[in-house]
Amino acid sequence: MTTVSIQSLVKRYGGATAVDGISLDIAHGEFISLLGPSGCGKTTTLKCLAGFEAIDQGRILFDGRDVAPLPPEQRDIGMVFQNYALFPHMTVAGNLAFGLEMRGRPKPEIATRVAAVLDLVQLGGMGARYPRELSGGQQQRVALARALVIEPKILLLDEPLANLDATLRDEMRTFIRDLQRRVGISTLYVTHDQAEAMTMSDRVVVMFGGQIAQAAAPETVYDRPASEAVARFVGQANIIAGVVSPGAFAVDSPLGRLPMPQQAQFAAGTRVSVIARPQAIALTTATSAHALRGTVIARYFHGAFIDHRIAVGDQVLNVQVAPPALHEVGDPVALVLDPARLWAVATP
Ligand SMILES: Nc1ncnc2c1ncn2[C@@H]1O[C@H](COP(=O)(O)OP(=O)(O)OP(=O)(O)O)[C@@H](O)[C@H]1O
Repeated sequence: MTTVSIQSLVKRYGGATAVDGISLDIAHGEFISLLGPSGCGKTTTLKCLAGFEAIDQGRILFDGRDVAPLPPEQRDIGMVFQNYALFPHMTVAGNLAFGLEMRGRPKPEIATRVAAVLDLVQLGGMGARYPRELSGGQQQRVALARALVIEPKILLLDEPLANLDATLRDEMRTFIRDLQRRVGISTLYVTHDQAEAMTMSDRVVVMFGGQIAQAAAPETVYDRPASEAVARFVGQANIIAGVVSPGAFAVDSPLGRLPMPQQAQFAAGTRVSVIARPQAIALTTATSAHALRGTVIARYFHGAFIDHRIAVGDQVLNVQVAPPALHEVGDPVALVLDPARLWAVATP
C-alpha cells in the first residue's frame, strides 16, 4: 500500500527552482531518507509534503488523496526538526499533550496517551520536567514523542540528529529506526549524512540540484550507483576511466582490461567510468599474473580498517584493508580488483 505519492513535484522560489520535478512513492511503513548536499532541495520537499510551502507543479497524494487543499494541521503528519522546537515554558508532558488538546481530545485519553508515548521513547517518569532539564538526546526523544503522540500517518524528520554529538547520534539512529519499525509509520528522513541514510533506511533517495539522482536500497546505491556523482557522494570511490571492450563484458582502462559483472546497457566502444569501492581491492604480496603492481604512498589508520593510497602508474587508488597493517609507505604491492564488485557508469 502506498502512503505517499509525490508526482512530478516542482517548487520555485522566485526564479530559482528548489525542487525540479521529483516523483517518489513511499510505501506503508517504509523508511526513506532524502540524502544530498546542502541546497539540493531536501527540506523544501519535506515542507511541501507538510503543507508549509505551496507547490508550483505536480501532485502530492496521501493514501490516494490530493493534499493540495489541506493546511498542515489537516495532513495527519508528525514532524521533528533539528532544533527540537519544544515549548520551553511547558513540561515534557505539556509538550506532548499540546497537539492532543488542540484536537479537542478528552483529558483522560490525553493523560493515557502521553504516558504511553513517553514509555515508548523511554522517558517514562520524566513528564514533569522542563525541556531545559533534559539532555540533547532526551529533548530529541521528546520531540519524537510529540510527533508520534497524535498518531500521524506520516513522520517527517529534518536532520533530527544534527545537533547531537557523534556517540549520541549513533545511539539515536538505532533508537529512531527501532521505534519507527515498532510503530510501523511511513517515514521520510532528511539528512546530508550518508552513514545515517545508509544505516537507517529501506531506501535512500540521493538528490542533486532539486532532482532525484537515484532512489534505491542502501546496498544498491553503494554497489550499483547510478552515476559518478552518486558514487562520489555516497562513500568513497575509486573512479577509473575506460572504454567498454568488444566481446565479453570488460573495460579497457589504464590499469589494463577490467572484467566486469554483466552490464548490457553499454555498447562496446562506450566511454565509461568504472567505480571500484576501496573494499573491492585486495592488497597482496603474492605475485599473480592478474595482479596490478603499485607502491604505497600513504597510509591512514582508522581503527576498524586501514586506508592505503596506492600509486599504480598515473592512477592513485584508495584501498581499505582490515588491520594489522602489512604494508609500509614506500612498499611495492600487488593489487587484485574483485570483478564482482566493480561497476561501470556513463562518463559524465
Ligand atoms: N524560503 C526560501 N526562499 C528562497 N529560496 C529558498 C527558500 N528556501 C530554500 N531556498 C532555496 O532552495 C534551494 C533548496 O533549499 P533546501 O533548504 O530545500 O535545501 P536542503 O537540501 O534542505 O539544504 P540543507 O541541507 O542545507 O538544509 C536552495 O538553493 C535554497 O537556497
